Amino acid sequence: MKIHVFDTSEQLDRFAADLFIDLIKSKPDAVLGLATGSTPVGIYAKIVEQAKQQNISFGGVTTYNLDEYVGLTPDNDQSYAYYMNQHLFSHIDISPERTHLPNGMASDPQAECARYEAMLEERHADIQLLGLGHNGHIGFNEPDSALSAGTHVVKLKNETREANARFFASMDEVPAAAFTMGVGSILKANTILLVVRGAEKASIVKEALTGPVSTQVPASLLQTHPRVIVLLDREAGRMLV
Ligand SMILES: O=P(O)(O)OC[C@H]1O[C@](O)(CO)[C@@H](O)[C@@H]1O
Repeated sequence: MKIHVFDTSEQLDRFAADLFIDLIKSKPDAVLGLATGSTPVGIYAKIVEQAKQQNISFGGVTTYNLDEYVGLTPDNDQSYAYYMNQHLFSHIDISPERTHLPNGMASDPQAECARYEAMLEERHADIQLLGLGHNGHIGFNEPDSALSAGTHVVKLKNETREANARFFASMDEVPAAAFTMGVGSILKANTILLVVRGAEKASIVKEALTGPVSTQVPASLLQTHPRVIVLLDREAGRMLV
């Protein structure tokens, strides 16, 4: 595991964006595992900027997102499909058929999980971007006594709904459930890029990266992966020394 701590968000975003841009330069048909939430916003902005400046084509790139809320349509501005279009897909030359998210409106959730998992089985990500929840979740894999390996529907913990309520008009509007890749699917990526910002995540960063591997801290399972790169701002990394 390589851990980088940055003085500024700009430096972190640039470093992360360069990893993606360099990958696509060397492998134009790269498979990207993508994440949502507030953490990657600046990274996507830098990727867009660099792609424009360096004339990088995403024409051969395929993407799979980690998760999607159950019950939100892609045109709902809180859906992760909307987020991805807003922050990345509409700014690059990727073809919509190559971008994948679970369908939050699927009428048969189990069939949707199986469909998504079958796609992930076919092509593993070259790089999987991850944020970190305050309770140690990755994707929407919430702390539990056991974790699911594959794509599944998860009932969101109150603490996660509260953390994400800032994006919704009220707490009542925060969906109660989400589709998420399982930890097993996440760990199949060739390289994992975990990005964390902010003092309020310093203690969960320490627990996840240096504590015991436990399903109660889903991100701690990243310790078992051979190629994890961790990018932290000073605040998130302050308890690591
Ligand atoms: O970047 P944020 O907004 O703190 O969210 C962190 C994590 O929470 C989620 O958005 C889900 O709650 C994850 O997808 C993300 O990794």
